[in-house]
Amino acid sequence: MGDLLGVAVLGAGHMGADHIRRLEQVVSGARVVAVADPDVERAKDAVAGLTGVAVHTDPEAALGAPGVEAVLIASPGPAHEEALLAAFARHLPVLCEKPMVPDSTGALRVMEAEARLGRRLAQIGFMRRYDAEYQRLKILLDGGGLGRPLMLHCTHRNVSSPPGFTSAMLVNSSVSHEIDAARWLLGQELTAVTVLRPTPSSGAPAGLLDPQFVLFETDRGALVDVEVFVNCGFGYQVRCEAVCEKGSARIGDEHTMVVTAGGGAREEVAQDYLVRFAAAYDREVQSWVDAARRGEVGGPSAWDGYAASVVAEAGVRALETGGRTTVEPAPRPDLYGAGVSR
Ligand SMILES: NC(=O)C1=CN([C@@H]2O[C@H](COP(=O)(O)OP(=O)(O)OC[C@H]3O[C@@H](n4cnc5c(N)ncnc54)[C@H](O)[C@@H]3O)[C@@H](O)[C@H]2O)C=CC1
Ligand SMILES: O=C1[C@@H](O)[C@H](O)[C@@H](O)[C@H](O)[C@H]1O
Repeated sequence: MGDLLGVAVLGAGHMGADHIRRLEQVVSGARVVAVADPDVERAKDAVAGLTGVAVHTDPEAALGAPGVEAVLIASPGPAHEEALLAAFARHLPVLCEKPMVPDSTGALRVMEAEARLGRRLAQIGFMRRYDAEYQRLKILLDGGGLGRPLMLHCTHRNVSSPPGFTSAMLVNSSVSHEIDAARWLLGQELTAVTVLRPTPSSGAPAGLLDPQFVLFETDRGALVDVEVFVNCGFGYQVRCEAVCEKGSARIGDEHTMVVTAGGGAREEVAQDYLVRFAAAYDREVQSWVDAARRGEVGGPSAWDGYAASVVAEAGVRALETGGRTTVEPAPRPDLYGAGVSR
């Protein structure tokens, strides 16, 4: 390895371009050496001003470019399985954006492929684990001072959904973050899910079931509810309140700036995840780079990615049927140890 970890970035859209900027300008110890996107103009735009970056339309060609030592996958979810398996075949450490693989059968194939290698190569992009507020909440809950957690009340609002966003994606793309965060915060597995659908907002695209109210049950009797509303129109809000036997704690009440004028006060609300979770993405990518340079992989594992997919898939069935759906995960390979990864 040279002084800097050589990274190939697959997918140069919103997240890919932001991660390229981060790898080049924020994070230490890495440089972008290859990019792949079927939309070659998008790839070129994302690396404008950088030198020595190979631009490809074919992900496999980018993985084989000179100097590639690690892979950051930021293509759409359905493309992740092929990319992960290709990275594993080359024994490259990977940071893969969520969802690891949207369908649980594909996610299982990925997890089993890594387990067959006998060592971890993949970190999954559940960046909330790197958010300062989520970390404080986790420390509080783990410390036990508030007693046993009974419920998590979560809010997940986006200003608007991107083109092509489906009703299932509210669960398997947006709520995949709450699925991972709840497993991680509580150290419990989600075992059943029910999805209620109020009359859709008139602000949602025709046919999109938005908002939804998702209720998870855990293996130790806690409940997790999520209001997911991806066309709320007014801001990006991610909140979580833990209600425990001896108290409660809430995160996500951002106070970015309070403007007082004209006889009233107005609090600014972040408009998207790139703002709200900027520091979390920075920490996530820095810790992935640091680990890769040491020859290690940490953070959310392929098991966590699979667990999120299998829970989300049960959630999509619950959305479609209107009934309570149980989660039936495959056995966990020894590689991933016991319990939810910390
Ligand atoms: N962690 C987080 O908070 C967020 C994660 N994401 C995730 O990041 C990923 C990308 O999302 P966005 O950047 O918003 O999508 P996007 O649509 O803006 O960009 C995706 C890019 O991937 C390219 N692409 C399509 N197939 C490809 C392939 N096989 N190989 C390489 N590139 C390919 C597309 O041409 C496009 O330029 C998704 O998995 C999404 O769920 C997205 C937003 C926030
Ligand atoms: O991952 C993300 C998007 O893919 C998803 O569409 C949004 O709802 C989330 O807030 C964002 O963090």
